[in-house]
Amino acid sequence: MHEVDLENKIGTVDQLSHNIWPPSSVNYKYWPKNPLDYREVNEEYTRQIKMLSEKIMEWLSKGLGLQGEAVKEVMSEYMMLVNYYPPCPHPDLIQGLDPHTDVNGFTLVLPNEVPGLQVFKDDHWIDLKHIPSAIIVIIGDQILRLSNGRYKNVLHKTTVDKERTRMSWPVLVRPTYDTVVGPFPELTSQDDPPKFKPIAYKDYIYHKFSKLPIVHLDS
Ligand SMILES: O=C(O)CCC(=O)C(=O)O
Ligand SMILES: [Fe+2]
Repeated sequence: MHEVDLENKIGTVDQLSHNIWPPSSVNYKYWPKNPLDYREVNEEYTRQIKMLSEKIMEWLSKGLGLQGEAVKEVMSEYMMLVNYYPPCPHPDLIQGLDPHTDVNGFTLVLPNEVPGLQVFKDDHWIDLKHIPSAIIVIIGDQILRLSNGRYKNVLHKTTVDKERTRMSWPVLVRPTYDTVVGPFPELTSQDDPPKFKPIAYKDYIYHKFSKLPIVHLDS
């Protein structure tokens, strides 16, 4: 007999990912060949999403009292992710993505009409309502670290639907692997010391996914 641990649901999702910006990071080998207009539509989406991201980064920078380019100088790469959550007769046992915070800077999620994204706030999981054409902005680990904790990364997870296929197309805005990310020096002082140790983005990823401790200076 197969025993299922009801506390820990099993996650199920098919994922495809490829870089979309800058052009030097793009390798069309990883892009789907079907549908035929995938590349053209994706390139137009990239142009639009880049404009939106740059606006958001300007607002994030100014919200910290910094010049408008500050965040953009750190987050220069864009990756497209396609999440495919097949229908599942047992959404009580199976979920989509396990609870996580995004490792990158921030993520712009475009979901299809099937709801399923949940965020953790005030000790509760909250269902996000589907709003047609709305893009969901999720703050990830690197914006938390850059802002010295002023912008919070968001714990989130996804559920699956009994009958309908859920899909989402998040774009991950992120530093290059070699970029060292730590709090902006302008945001720290003797009264407000750095909460995070600067670390290359690739090393941060390695530590996070191998579950090694990441040094938080306040712990
Ligand atoms: O499917 C979603 O709505 C969110 C996906 C997500 O959190 C992720 O890909 O990191
Ligand atoms: Fe996520």
